[in-house]
Amino acid sequence: MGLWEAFLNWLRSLFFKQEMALSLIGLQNAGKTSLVNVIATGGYSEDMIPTVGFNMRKVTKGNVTIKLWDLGGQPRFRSMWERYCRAVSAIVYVVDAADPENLNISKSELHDLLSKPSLSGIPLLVLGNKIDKPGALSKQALTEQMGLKSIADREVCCFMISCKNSTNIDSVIDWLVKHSKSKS
Ligand SMILES: Nc1nc2c(ncn2[C@@H]2O[C@H](COP(=O)(O)OP(=O)(O)OP(=O)(O)O)[C@@H](O)[C@H]2O)c(=O)[nH]1
Ligand SMILES: [Mg+2]
Repeated sequence: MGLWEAFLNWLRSLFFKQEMALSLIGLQNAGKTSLVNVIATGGYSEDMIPTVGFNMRKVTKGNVTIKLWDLGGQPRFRSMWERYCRAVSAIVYVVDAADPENLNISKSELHDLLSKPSLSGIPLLVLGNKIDKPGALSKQALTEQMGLKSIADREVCCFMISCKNSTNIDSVIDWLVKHSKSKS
């Protein structure tokens, strides 16, 4: 990069800072905290502690500062999901694509959440995680089994990812950055 171009980029970054907040939702063990780690540092660990309540982490990607609310997925924490989704630019719903037994619960929790009037219109990104595992669902199967086609009141996007192998994490970050808002 030339000096002039670097200077222009720096100038741009001063004037076009973007920021966004988003909530990471999904059943326990889906890989929400793993996704935060992989977005923030690229690190991955098998050895994870279930999230108790929630954690907040700020990550900067280019000009965009992303505030991530990482919520606990165990049943006792699900009633607070809605509260943490109210003011966000996007809801990211993580599904374990290699765990067909919990897919129905995951589907009903998602549709329950989206039925809340306070969350109407907030864009939704559904991530089928753990595609490194044998038997993981295809995107088409996940879309069908999660009933994503029936969601008509908001923008919905779906990617298949692996936090373990960093598969498709770039696409996730691109999508997030595109949905950020200019700081006012
Ligand atoms: N094979 C594989 N395992 C993964 C992947 N992502 C996460 N895991 C594993 O899944 C387990 C749960 O991951 P977490 O990130 O703690 O899940 P969580 O959704 O934050 O769970 P709660 O905090 O309880 O809601 C951990 O053992 C991770 O190592 C992946 O892409 N592939
Ligand atoms: Mg967690």
